[in-house]
Amino acid sequence: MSSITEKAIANVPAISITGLSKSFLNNHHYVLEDVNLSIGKGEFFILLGPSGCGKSTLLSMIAGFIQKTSGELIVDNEEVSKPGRNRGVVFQQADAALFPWLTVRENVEFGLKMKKTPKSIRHETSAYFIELVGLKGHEQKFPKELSGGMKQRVQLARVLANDPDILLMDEPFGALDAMTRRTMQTELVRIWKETNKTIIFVTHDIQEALLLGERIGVMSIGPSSKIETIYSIPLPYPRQFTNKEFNTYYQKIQNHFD
Ligand SMILES: Nc1ncnc2c1ncn2[C@@H]1O[C@H](COP(=O)(O)OP(=O)(O)OP(=O)(O)O)[C@@H](O)[C@H]1O
Repeated sequence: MSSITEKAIANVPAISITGLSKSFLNNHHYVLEDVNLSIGKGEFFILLGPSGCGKSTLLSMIAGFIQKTSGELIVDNEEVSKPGRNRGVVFQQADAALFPWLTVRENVEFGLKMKKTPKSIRHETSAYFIELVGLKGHEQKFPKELSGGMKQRVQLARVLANDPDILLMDEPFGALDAMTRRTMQTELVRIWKETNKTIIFVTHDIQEALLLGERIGVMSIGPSSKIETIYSIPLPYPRQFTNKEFNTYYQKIQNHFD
């Protein structure tokens, strides 16, 4: 077991979900029914499942964007009822998340400015996170001057600058080309190790799940989806998809969807 997993298990859970269900208004069926999950502080957890099974719905409930129908959803010992500073969300479409009229630095500093953080601290913080995500030298550029991968880095730096304990990532690399996606996956593992954040990462890509996650929660096909099986992945980072054990896990997880 990796030291990171040991740390996650030893600690109080960052997120505790018990018997959580969701049905949307005017809908007769449940999208999610009886979801149970506990995520440790500092853990990298993957929510994996086919399109439409309710991954984004579950992530949005943890973010506090949408309300549960029943059950318990606790983050940092408090029932979630609205968004909070302890949770930062990274969306799939960076274009929709970034402000096109602000530079990279201004985008990264946006949350700090809203909190009325003094200018010198804002600059220091944005410089740190811009460097962490590998965008040093691009501070004065506008989103339209950046590639898709660079925009996702800005989005990540902006969320990290607000210093949430938990990063909620909804298929953040889904719109990127294969090579950029691979680079971003490697970078995310590095950033996670440097920042010790708790990460919940949504994907429908088994390979991506295995490259990133300490644990992978496989969701059943909806409606009434739940977390069917949780796999602990004790493989060291950086992970190689040519590795034999990696492929054994791949097959096991693939069997859920055959
Ligand atoms: N606001 C809403 N009102 C009604 N139904 C909704 C709403 N949001 C989501 N749903 C339904 O909930 C189900 C789960 O959707 P969700 O987006 O959570 O799935 P997903 O697993 O994230 O899918 P994908 O991988 O395609 O993004 C779908 O059947 C969807 O139509």
